[in-house]
Amino acid sequence: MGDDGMILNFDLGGDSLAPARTSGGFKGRWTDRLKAKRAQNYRAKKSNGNVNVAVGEGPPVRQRAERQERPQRPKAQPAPEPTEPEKPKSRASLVQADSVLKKKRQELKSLGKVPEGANGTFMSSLWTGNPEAAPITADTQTEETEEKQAPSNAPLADGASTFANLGITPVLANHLTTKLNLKAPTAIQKTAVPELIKTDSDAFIQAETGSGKTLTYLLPIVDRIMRMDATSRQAGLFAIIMAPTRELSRQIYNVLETLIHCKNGPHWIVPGSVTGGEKKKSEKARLRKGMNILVATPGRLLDHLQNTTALEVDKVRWLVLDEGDRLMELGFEEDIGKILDILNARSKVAMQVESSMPKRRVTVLCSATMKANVQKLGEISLKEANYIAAEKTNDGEDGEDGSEKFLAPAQLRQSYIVIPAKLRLVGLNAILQRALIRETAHPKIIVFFSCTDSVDFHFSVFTRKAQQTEAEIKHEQFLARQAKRDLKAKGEDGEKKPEPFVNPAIEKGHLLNSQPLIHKLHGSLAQNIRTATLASFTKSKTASILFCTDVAARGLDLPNLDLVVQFDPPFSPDDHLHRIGRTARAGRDGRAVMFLLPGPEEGYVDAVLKKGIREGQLVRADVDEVIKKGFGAEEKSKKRDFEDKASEWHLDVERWVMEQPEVAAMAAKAWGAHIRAYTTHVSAEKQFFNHRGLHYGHLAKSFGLREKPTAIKVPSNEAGGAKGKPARGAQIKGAPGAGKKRRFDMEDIGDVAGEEAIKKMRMAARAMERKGGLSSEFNIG
Ligand SMILES: Nc1ncnc2c1ncn2[C@@H]1O[C@H](COP(=O)(O)OP(=O)(O)OP(=O)(O)O)[C@@H](O)[C@H]1O
Repeated sequence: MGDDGMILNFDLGGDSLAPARTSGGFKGRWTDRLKAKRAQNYRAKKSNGNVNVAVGEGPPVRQRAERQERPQRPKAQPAPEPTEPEKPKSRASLVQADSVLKKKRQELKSLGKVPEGANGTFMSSLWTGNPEAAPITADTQTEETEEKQAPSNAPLADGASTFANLGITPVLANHLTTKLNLKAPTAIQKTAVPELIKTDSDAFIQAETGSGKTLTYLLPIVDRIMRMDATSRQAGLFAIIMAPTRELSRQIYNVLETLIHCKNGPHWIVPGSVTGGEKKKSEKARLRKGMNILVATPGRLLDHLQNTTALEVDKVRWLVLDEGDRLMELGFEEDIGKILDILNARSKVAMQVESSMPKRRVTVLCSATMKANVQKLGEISLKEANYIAAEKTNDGEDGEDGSEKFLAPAQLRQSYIVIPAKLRLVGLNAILQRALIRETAHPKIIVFFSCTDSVDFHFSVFTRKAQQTEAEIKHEQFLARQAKRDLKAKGEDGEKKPEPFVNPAIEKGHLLNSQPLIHKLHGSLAQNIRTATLASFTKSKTASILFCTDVAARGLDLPNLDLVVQFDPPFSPDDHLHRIGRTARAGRDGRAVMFLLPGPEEGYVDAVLKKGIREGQLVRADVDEVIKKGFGAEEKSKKRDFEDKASEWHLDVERWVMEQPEVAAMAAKAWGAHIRAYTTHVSAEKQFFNHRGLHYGHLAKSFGLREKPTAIKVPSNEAGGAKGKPARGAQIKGAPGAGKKRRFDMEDIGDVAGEEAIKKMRMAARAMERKGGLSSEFNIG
């Protein structure tokens, strides 16, 4: 990401993007395959006594033989290109296969009107040379069960659980039911709120996504402050709430505002926030005026604690650490340690005891997951804390370690699709298309990608005007220029009046039969755009899709989200839970689908997806069925006419990529970034997500690229880098931007959650921050 100029060096090991070999077929770079083929020919000729070898077909020298002894790839790997010598085939069968492929290409050519092989490109069919996925067997669940699971994070419907029974003041309880329309507390609220009102103990609150943790810690704080004799904003700062991102901080601030603005309520309670993304001067002015509850990001809070004398913390009675695991993942441990030291040093709480207020500073740590890093944060921040988890509402069983076994909301219906790389784009189109028809009248869908470039590319794919030729585009541009000239001639050009704000991250989508509003969100976008985009998606009353990176995976409450699509698999099991947790919140229904490649990625199903969910809750979607339904082919039709429909759509994307150099550069950049992001899966999951198993050529196809991987020029991310120039460090042919020491920037790593990458990013981010200002993926405040 060039805009913050942040660049990191990573040593991914010498073999990071190097080709791999198998015992049988040879996979990897085509040059190496060619060499292996020549060596094979040479050996064959030698054994026949015919060693009259031509130049370039020389004997396999020692190095070559050594290279072949590299570790073998796992067995189930993507199938090779049709030309690969997987196993010796008879000439007759090769000729037959070739003629089938040729026939197919002819058909596609007539559909797409694209000259085959133009500019040295290679046009392969979507439907040939794809690796086989493990077959669907009788044991594979392919249909959703009729039986619906009772929601596990819904407000309690037992009649006895009311807000008034939680022990909060009647004014507040009344406000929740009448103004905020909340009928009853959720399970975690029922358990934790009375505890936090009655005791002054630290607490670790763990509850699944969408279970209302925000109100769980806000209610006791607001309630106990409300019980004080009415004072004012100058009475002091009583609570600090820390959250890892600006978006989350703002969301918490908004909930807080709605809570304190209750009729007959304590109008004097003043909330505030300091999260960065605005001038420090404005934040200082707010702090100077005084506030009673402060929501902040850790970096910005520490900055003010160290440099803003107006921020007095001697009366702080609560410190809340929300999204504990994310705070740790983003490397805030050190900042939090310093914040705690400052709070301890300046605290005078013990001297000023108010009857309703805690007699000591209470720290509350919240998390949906219980990872080692959360426990570490607990060790740093909590003293003799109570562990508070929700009372089990339905069939809640405990896992082997005694913790809650089911982590995803019970009512969330999950599925996965094992789809070859070449078909990924048509697969995404089909899933979206289908969801737009199948879900509610105005569905909301979120699609997770591994990196910002991929978000940008796919946003452009689905918002492009299909079938628009270059001539049409030029004509449109001409008309726009002319309109501007006319305005100028009339003296009404935009110079005098400020141009209205047009959010570049929101556009009308162009899917086959629908035009949803498509949004994109990632860390390379300016803060005002991100805020406006989230607000638009949240409030949208029409069908809407959000393409995003993991910046939207944690804590964000996006109301009425129907479907979560993990187009790129998450980088850790926790990321998975948080991503899918954006739907099925507070008892609502929700669906989630994950894309997996045939081969090692399929192992992820048993290892991760099936864990933490109820029996029979995970369904495997059939690729053909999904594409058939998504592309509107007749359901009962036995003919594979959906292939033609999908090919036609894909050809249009390819043509759009090919015809415009800037689109081709965007596609190449996205393809390169996608592969680099793939290398950052956590080590425990490398067995499923190993970049050596990726078929770069097939992946390129799904980015609308026709070039062979070695011919794809990944534009440099470096400032001033020439367009179309391969990225620095791209010395290993066939590997986008690959090299031993590689340059990553924020868009590479800011959006991926590889633990090492995050750690390194964080260190560099701190350095950048010290140098003065950083607009980062993670909104370091
Ligand atoms: N008692 C309740 N009744 C109905 N809805 C509720 C209740 N409490 C909270 N909610 C709603 O549930 C949604 C999720 O709440 P919240 O964002 O606090 O969840 P969370 O547990 O923090 O989730 P995550 O772990 O994903 O951050 C919000 O829209 C909130 O308004």
